Amino acid sequence: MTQHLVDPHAPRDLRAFIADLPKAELHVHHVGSASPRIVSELAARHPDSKVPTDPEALADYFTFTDFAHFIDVYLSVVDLIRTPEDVRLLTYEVARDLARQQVRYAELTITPFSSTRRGIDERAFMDAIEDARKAAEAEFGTVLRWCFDIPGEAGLQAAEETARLATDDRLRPEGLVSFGLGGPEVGVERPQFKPYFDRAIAAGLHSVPHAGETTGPQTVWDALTHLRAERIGHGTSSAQDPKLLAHLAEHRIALEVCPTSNIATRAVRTLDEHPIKEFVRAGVVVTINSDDPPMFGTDLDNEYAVAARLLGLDERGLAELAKNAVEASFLDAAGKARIAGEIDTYTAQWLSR
Ligand SMILES: Nc1ncnc2c1ncn2[C@@H]1O[C@H](CCC(=O)c2cccc(C(=O)O)c2)[C@@H](O)[C@H]1O
Ligand SMILES: [Zn+2]
Repeated sequence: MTQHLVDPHAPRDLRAFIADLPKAELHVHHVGSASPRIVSELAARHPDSKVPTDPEALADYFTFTDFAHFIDVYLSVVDLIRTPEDVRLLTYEVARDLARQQVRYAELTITPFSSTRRGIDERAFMDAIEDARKAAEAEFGTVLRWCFDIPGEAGLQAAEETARLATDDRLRPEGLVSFGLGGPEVGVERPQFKPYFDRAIAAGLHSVPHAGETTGPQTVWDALTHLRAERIGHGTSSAQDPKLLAHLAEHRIALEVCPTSNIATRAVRTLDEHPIKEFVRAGVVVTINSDDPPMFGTDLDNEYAVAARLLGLDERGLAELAKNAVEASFLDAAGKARIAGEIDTYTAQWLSR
């Protein structure tokens, strides 16, 4: 594997601070969060799969030559999820991993189209994620919310199906807060998805498409103009357009930055070339996220350690980053105040040791 789970450059003390810092995770994919243990368990349930079960072989399997290769591998893991019980297990175990990292609140991106087109009953799918969400909140104290995303490359039929599942009152799960768009961006123009985002927004959902991960700043403008994005998944190429940076800063449209992901999918060449510093310098609200952590050999704690190094942050700076995510989340005001308060209390206690 090309990545280190713990940023070797982060001072030990800072890593200890991060480990217990209460956090919010805003950009993490459901299937992309399957740990090697969950993948092994699912692969053992479905032995015809090409996904290796041995952790060493899995690390190799999760080394990507480019973004298209990443999506191929991602879809082979999607193929492991075949029954409502697989969906429930995955969701519950992902919540356990988040809770272990002191994640108090997470918006998990789920692609229901990928499951329903593979034959999982839509009602059973919704029941499985909701059942896991409630169990996780009761047992781990981590609050989960859903973002249903369109896999853009699968076309407008996928968009239609995703919009239907997200807006039909008989199906729409209680935990759903937002509507997204993922997958490759090249040749998948954002404006064609406007009618589906319009329907989702009219049904009370927030708009959080991926944009500017593997294409230029025009994709981010398109996401803002046509899809009425309230946050942007990645937005990496925004750094190439000073007017766009100024717009994001002025309107407090947060970027969901996932540094290690961008290296693993080869969207950015090296961490030192990552534009996160330019975002902060331009006054853009930056949140730190993990995207598909086991596939990228990372976790949210490690992403905070990477951000601390790239931005030169101490504990106070890290606490501010964590609070950015709380503020940019779709939690209600009381929920935001509770987690922000926890972050402040924890940081003050840490600094007065
Ligand atoms: N870094 C990422 N950047 C972007 N997206 C990411 C990232 N990580 C994970 N995803 C996920 O990958 C899915 C892609 C799925 C997809 O393209 C596809 C195409 C054709 C058919 C099918 C199918 O299921 O039959 C699926 C997205 O919906 C998104 O949730
Ligand atoms: Zn993503």
